[in-house]
Amino acid sequence: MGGSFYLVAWLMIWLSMSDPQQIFGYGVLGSIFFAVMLISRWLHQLPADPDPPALQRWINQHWALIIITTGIWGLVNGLVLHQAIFQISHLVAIIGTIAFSTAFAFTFAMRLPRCVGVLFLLNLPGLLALARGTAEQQPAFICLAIYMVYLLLACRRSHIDYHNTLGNELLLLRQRNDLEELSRTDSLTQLGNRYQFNDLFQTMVATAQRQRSPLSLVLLDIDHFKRINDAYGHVAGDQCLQQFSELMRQVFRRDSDVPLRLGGEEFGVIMPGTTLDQAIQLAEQFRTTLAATQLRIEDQSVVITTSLGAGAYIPEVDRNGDGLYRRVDAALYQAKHDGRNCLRLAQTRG
Ligand SMILES: Nc1nc2c(ncn2[C@@H]2O[C@H](COP(=O)(O)OP(=O)(O)OP(=O)(O)O)[C@@H](O)[C@H]2O)c(=O)[nH]1
Repeated sequence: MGGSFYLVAWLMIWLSMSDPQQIFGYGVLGSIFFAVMLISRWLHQLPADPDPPALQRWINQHWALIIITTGIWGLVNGLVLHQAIFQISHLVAIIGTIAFSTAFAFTFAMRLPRCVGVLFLLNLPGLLALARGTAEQQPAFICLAIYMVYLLLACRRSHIDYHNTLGNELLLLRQRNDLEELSRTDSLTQLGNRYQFNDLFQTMVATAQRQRSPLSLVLLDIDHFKRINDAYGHVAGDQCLQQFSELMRQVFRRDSDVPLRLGGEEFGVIMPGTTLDQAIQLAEQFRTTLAATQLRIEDQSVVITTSLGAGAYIPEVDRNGDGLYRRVDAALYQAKHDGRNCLRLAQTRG
């Protein structure tokens, strides 16, 4: 919309002259110029899916249109105030320039250098013309110069307020993201927690179903963990959980693998893009590595084992993630039942 006022203001200057015919050619030329600028701004639409460089290019091009329009308006204003034949149009030119400058200062203050530049483009030629003009023009020059200073100060104030507000908003957003991250992370092991699992698992299963790609789930439960707590104390138990988690990170180390602590001594790994065979191989590798590892707890070496259940998503069997989770959980239960320190596979019937 902004561009249309330049065209209207120019038409008013031209047509309110005592004899518009006198500058017919310039009148038409000016009208065409401001009309072209107006149409260019209308047609210059935001890119549909703007990536940051494309958006920056669009902003620069749009500013170029604005700077050309305001620069030419500044020259028109200077010319009108300088030439006696435009005497009747002086007021229109001055009011137009004040209106454009005010709108600019309060709309674009977030880009201070560009905004100040445009204010000078709009006002400087007119101020020079008034300063060099007749004695009757001097009060107008002083008023406009004072108003220009006021606009520059207001622009700076708005710029500071804008960036302070933006800074506060960003801080709040960062704090919210940190809190969100904290609420999804288990503080002891730094693995994702049950909340994270609930959030991710259903989405990952839905994606696997849509893309017809494999997805496996392994559930793990440390064997006789209560005995560790009873024998070495709760702090030692915590260290044990931390070392267990570290080993999980080392074995299930694909970027897409999501190791999680689901609660107590129960863990899980969601493995998108992983077939059941690959999941079994990794789960077995984890089980044997753990059983062969001496954990250092309270200056003592401790060996622990884990029971595991594994399964892959089968669309015909599992209606959604819950179906797969139930099957794998039953397999884990079976592993405990079969004497622990072993891996059992989920039944392929629901
Ligand atoms: N140190 C520590 N212990 C925990 C934590 N969360 C759960 N536990 C303990 O884990 C133990 C789990 O015991 P059970 O559920 O009987 O299981 P288990 O002894 O591992 O036996 P199975 O699972 O049947 O092999 C309990 O003693 C809990 O107190 C934790 O964050 N830190």
